[in-house]
Amino acid sequence: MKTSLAESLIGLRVSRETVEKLEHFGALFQKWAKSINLVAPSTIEDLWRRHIVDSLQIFQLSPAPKAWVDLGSGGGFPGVITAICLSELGDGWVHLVESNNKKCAFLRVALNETGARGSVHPIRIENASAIIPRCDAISARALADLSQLLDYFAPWMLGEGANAVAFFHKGRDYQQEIDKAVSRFQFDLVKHASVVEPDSVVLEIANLSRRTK
Ligand SMILES: C[S@@+](CC[C@H](N)C(=O)[O-])C[C@H]1O[C@@H](n2cnc3c(N)ncnc32)[C@H](O)[C@@H]1O
Repeated sequence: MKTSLAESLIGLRVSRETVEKLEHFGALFQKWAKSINLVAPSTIEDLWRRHIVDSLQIFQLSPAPKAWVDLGSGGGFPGVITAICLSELGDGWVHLVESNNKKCAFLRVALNETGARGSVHPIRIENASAIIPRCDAISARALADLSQLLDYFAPWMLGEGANAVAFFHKGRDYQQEIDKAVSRFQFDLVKHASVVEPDSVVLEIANLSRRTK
C-alpha cells in the first residue's frame, strides 16, 4: 500500500530491502513523534505522502552523490530518507546538521536501526562547513527562505572547488523567493513540480555566484 503510493507518485525504483528500511523508519518515526515534536502533528496521519515520498523525490532527482549535506534535518526529512536510499548504492554519505538535541537522538537511532549511510552533527548550521568541508549535493526543507538558504550553503556552493548542487522544497510562494534571491545571487535553476503538493516545487540550483554591486 505505502510502496504502491510511492511507486505511483514517483515511479519509485528501489529494492525490497530499501522499502523495508523506509517502512521501519516510518514505524520508528510514529513511535518517537508521540513524545517529541518531529513534524507538525496534523501531518503525521499522512506521513508517507507528506514526508517520506516528498523526501524520496529529491533522491530521484539527484545524481549519485559522494557527500550530501542536509541542514536543519529535524525528524529526518529529507536527510534520513536520502541516507536510506544511498545505503542501497553502497556509496555516498549524508551529513545531517541539527541543533536540537532531542531530534539528534532520534536521528541517530533512525540511522543506526536502518543501517543508513549518514551521521548526525549536533551543531549550529553556521559552524557546519568547518566540520564538513566538501559535498556534492545539498538539501534543506522547511528551514528558511531561499536567500537565507543560499547564505547558509554558500561555503559548499561558492568559491574554489565548491560546486555542490542544491535541492530545496518550496511552497506556493517560491517565485517571490526566487525574485528576492536573484537580487543578490546568480545561479542556474531548474524548477521541478512537486509530486505530492500541486502548488509546490523542488528547486534545483547549481553554479552559484554572488552579484557584485
Ligand atoms: C521546521 S524544521 C524542518 C525539519 C525537516 N527538515 C523537515 O522538513 O521536516 C527546521 C529544523 O532546523 C533546525 N534548525 C533551525 N535553525 C538551525 C540552526 N541555525 N542550526 C542547526 N539547526 C537549526 C531546527 O531545530 C529544526 O529541527
